[in-house]
Amino acid sequence: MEVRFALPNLMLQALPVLEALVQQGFEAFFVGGCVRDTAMGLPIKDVDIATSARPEQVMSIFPRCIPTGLQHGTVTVLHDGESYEVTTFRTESEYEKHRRPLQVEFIDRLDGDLLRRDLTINAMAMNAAGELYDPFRGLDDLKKRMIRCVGDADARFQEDALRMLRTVRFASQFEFAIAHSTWRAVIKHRELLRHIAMERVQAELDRMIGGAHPGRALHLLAACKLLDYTGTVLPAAHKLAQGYTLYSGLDKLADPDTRYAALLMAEGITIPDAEETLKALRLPTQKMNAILSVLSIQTAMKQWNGKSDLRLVWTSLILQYGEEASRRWLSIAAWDRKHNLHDQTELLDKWLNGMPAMTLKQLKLNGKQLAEGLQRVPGTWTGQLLKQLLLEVALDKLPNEKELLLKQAQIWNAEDR
Ligand SMILES: Nc1ccn([C@@H]2O[C@H](COP(=O)(O)OP(=O)(O)OP(=O)(O)O)[C@@H](O)[C@H]2O)c(=O)n1
Repeated sequence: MEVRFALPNLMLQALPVLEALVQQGFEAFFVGGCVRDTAMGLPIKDVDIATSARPEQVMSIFPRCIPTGLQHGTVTVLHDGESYEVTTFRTESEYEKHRRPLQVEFIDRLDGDLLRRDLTINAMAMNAAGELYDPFRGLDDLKKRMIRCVGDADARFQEDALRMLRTVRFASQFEFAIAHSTWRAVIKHRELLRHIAMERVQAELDRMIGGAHPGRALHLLAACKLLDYTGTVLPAAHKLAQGYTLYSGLDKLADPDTRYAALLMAEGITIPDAEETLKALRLPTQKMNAILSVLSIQTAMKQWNGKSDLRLVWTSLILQYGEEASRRWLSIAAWDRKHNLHDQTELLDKWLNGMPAMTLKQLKLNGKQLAEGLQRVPGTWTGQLLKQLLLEVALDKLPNEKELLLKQAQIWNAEDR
C-alpha cells in the first residue's frame, strides 16, 4: 500500500467502527463508492465497511446494530447517530437469473471480496490510515478516466446484468471512457437486462437522466441499445434514448422530470405512448403525472391555431396542469428551437413572472372568504367558483379586487339557485 488519502469527515466519523473491529483482531476496510469518491476528491454519500468478522461477531462487538441481510453478511451498525453497513468478506456464486447470488461464502481475505465487485474503480479498499488497497488497479483507471470490469467482463455481467447499466451510468457520471473489453461484453450480454426488475432499471435510468451528463448517458444507451432489452416492452424507450441527438444540451434543464419531458417531446411521442413507457418504467405515479402534464401542455401548444385567445388557453392549461408543469414546459420550449414556439412562450413567461391573477394563489379572494361572503359551507363548489373567477380576471373581464370578485360570485350564485 503506497498511496494514501486524507479521510473525509464522513469516513472519520465511521473510524471508531472500523477501529473497534481491528482491535478485536479482525481485518476491516472502507470499500465501494466511498473509496472511489475519496480517491477522486469528490464528496462521499455513505460509508461501507468490509471485514473478516462474521456477522454474529460483528453483532457481538456492536450493541446497537440491525441484522440487515445476515445471509449476505450485512449488519447495519449504529454509531453516533449514523448508520454503517458492515459486510463480511465474501465470494458469490451461482447467480439466480443474472440478478443475485444464490450462494454466498464468507471468507477471511479482502482480495476475494474485491474480486466479486463490478468495476475496478469500485473494487478498491482503504484502511483506517487512508492507505489504498487496490489489487485491480482501480486508481490507474481513475487516472485514465476509464470504466473497466474487474477481471472477466463477461462473467461480471452474467452474474448481475444490472452492472451493464451501472457501467453506462458511471461512464456518463464521470465522463469516463469504457474499456473495449467491457463495452464488447455489454453488447454481447445486453439481452440479459430483461431479467432485472424494472424498478432497478428505472433507478439507474433516473440517476443518468438526472445526473450531470444526461446527454452522454443517452448517447451511450442509444449506442449499445440496452433499453431495447428491458423486461417490459417500452414503446418509447429507444426513442427516448435517441432524443439525445436533438437535445445535447439536456443538462441545462434543471430537474429530471423536465428532462424526461424534454426527451419525450423531442421525439414527438404521443401521450399514450409516453404514458405506457413511463408506466413500464415503474415511475412513481406522481412523477409520471408531472411529466405527462408537461406533454399535455406541449400538445395543446402545438395545436394552437394562432387565432383563439392564447390567454384563455393558458389560463385553462395552468388551472388544469398547474403552475409547475407550465414552468417546466416554458423552460423546455424557450430553449427548443425545433418547435418554434416563440409566441406561445412570450405570454406565459410574462404571466408566470408577475402578471396578476394567474394562479388561484394570486387571486385576491380565497375559498374561506368566498364561503363566508356567500354564507355557504365550503366544499368542492368553492374551488370551481374560484377557478371561474380566475378565468374572468385572466381575460381582463374582471379586476382582481376582492369586493368585485365577491360581487361577481354572488351574481353567479344567485343565478344558480
Ligand atoms: N451490481 C453491483 C452493485 C454494487 N457492487 C459493489 O458494491 C459496491 C456498493 O454498491 P452501491 O452502494 O450500489 O454503489 P456505489 O458503488 O457505492 O456507488 P453509488 O452509491 O455512487 O452508486 C460497489 O462499489 C461495488 O463494489 C457490485 O459489485 N455490483
